[in-house]
Amino acid sequence: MELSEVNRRGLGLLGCGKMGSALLEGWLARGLALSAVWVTDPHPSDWLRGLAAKGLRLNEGLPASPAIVLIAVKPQMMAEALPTLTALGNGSTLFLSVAAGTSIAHYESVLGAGTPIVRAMPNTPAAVGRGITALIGNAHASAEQLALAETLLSAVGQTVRLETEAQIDAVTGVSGSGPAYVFHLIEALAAAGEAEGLPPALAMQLARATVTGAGELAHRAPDSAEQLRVNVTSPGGTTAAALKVLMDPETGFSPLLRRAVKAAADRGRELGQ
Ligand SMILES: NC(=O)C1=CN([C@@H]2O[C@H](COP(=O)(O)OP(=O)(O)OC[C@H]3O[C@@H](n4cnc5c(N)ncnc54)[C@H](O)[C@@H]3O)[C@@H](O)[C@H]2O)C=CC1
Ligand SMILES: O=C(O)[C@@H]1CCC=N1
Repeated sequence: MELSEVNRRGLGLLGCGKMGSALLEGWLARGLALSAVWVTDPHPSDWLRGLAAKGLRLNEGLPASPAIVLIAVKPQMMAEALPTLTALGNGSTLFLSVAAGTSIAHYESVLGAGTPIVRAMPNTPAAVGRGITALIGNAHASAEQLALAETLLSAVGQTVRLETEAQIDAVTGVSGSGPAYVFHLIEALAAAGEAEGLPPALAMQLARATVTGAGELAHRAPDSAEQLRVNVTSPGGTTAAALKVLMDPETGFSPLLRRAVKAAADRGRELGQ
């Protein structure tokens, strides 16, 4: 199933906030026709209203048998939003969910046991084509439908297929929520620079450029993260002094991130209850 079939049968979008918009933007750039997109969202952004003026259907329901429906509402809205899609269950429409927590079994119980479903976990760097999305399908998602989901998601970055649905909570803790940890790293690094006497704007400029520059280097260089770290670290120098603090086995980055990722994964499991 190719994009042409999506353009012919239509694509539904339930919830078009930060994640839904990032994905839709990537798909439109890859050739998804505006006239093939049907969005349901009670609080559409100005961007979405602008697209509606150019042919996207906004809050007009869904076509009779769309090729795919993206579910991108918050897990807390799911109970209210999902039943509106039941008429399309047990058919040839593929449901692609990016919601944290909501399980395939839950979708099957609401939409019908024979419904093709792909559960995915993207992240917001998708907005600049640099996301990574992990995905897994249920027994009713055909190889073609999985390939379609993968094609769509690869429009906004890398994709990886999971072996079990249980892995998705750990994925959420690492890459789904992960961008927030990196943005917080920028905030914390800037605050530390201020504490060492730098003006706030300069500290923020240095922190932001350092994190994005290091990220780009990690993206482009063939070296491992460990080697890239070693390349910065002169023996007995300044970096070694900082890393002694950050690599402390009790109080350093590793135990802290271990706890943070576990908290995110646990919350994902909790949302799925
Ligand atoms: N923001 C992120 O970094 C990521 C979010 N996700 C998942 O994506 C989903 C959406 O998250 P965001 O885009 O961040 O949230 P958001 O709050 O930006 O977007 C949710 C959208 O759903 C709409 N909505 C609320 N009730 C609705 C209803 N009954 N029917 C249709 N639309 C309704 C809201 O108006 C809003 O535009 C969540 O399930 C989240 O777990 C997954 C990966 C990353
Ligand atoms: O915070 C959340 O629940 C969502 C899922 C991953 C990123 N944002």
